[in-house]
Amino acid sequence: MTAMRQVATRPPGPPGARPVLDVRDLRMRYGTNDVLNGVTFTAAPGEVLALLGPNGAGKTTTIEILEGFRMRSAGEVSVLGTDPARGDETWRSRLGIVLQSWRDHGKWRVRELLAHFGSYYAEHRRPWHVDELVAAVGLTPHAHKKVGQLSGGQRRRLDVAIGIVGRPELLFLDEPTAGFDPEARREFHDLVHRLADESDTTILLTTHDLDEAEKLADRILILAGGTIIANGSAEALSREMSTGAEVRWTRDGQRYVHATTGATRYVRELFAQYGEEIEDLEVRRASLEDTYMALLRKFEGGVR
Ligand SMILES: Nc1ncnc2c1ncn2[C@@H]1O[C@H](COP(=O)(O)OP(=O)(O)OP(=O)(O)O)[C@@H](O)[C@H]1O
Repeated sequence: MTAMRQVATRPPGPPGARPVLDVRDLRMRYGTNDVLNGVTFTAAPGEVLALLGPNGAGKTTTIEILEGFRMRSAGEVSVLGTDPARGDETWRSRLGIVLQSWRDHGKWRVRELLAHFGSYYAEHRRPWHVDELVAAVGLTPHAHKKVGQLSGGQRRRLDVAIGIVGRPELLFLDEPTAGFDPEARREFHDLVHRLADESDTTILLTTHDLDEAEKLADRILILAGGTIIANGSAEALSREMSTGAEVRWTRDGQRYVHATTGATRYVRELFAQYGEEIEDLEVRRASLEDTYMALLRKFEGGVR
């Protein structure tokens, strides 16, 4: 049997709550290249969304439009109730953004840099206490090091700290754990859960790590061919694609594998037929990676 895992299922905010993100028919064209051809989705307060898709699908473009860094070609976009093309400083102070661009501050010390960024928010928000923030991202032993002396993974933790220093209501994370070791990755996942559960932060992240998306996201969005081709929890998408499960067992010293969408019934029948001859039984549910590949194959089959 597969190990039990607590599935992230946060209710999508109180009924009637205004969505934090409301994107309708978003279009983006670079020159003659139509990258986004009508992207539509919403996010409720406290939801964690993972935006997935192949290289060049338009994930970063979408996020940059929502952050107000890039002007869209067409469509309606509301971020915390405001059109990002018209967002002011107060609106910006409610967003947290994790980019990979803080490497220019090599001479600053970690604690100093975070205290400095925190001071930007002091007027509009209640920023994190700098030592609590340093501890939350696991940088306490490095608080007095220069940014230029940090390892790649430690710098990425600093990027995350800078993104959340103003206690944002909405946090954008573009490939947040690229370069993290497994321990740093797990600590980061705990931090994301804490931000969503305790502070009701809405989070939109992009990642190519499907295991990470499955662990973190309440909802998966898959962007391909300029539109959202799938939108739902990992479980719902797996059900929709009938990616099902794999049953493995041994009988008479021989190993067997059977793919099925009705694993429970199949196992019952297996025991009814062979009883105690069955050994080493395992049921492996389809992973998000299996579902993702099936969805992309189906989409590519349809557009050819
Ligand atoms: N400033 C730009 N000018 C012209 N084309 C661009 C620009 N930025 C991105 N593109 C193109 O838009 C498409 C989408 O790029 P984008 O970076 O949004 O994709 P992505 O899904 O984030 O990709 P990846 O997974 O590789 O990071 C690509 O074909 C890219 O070449």
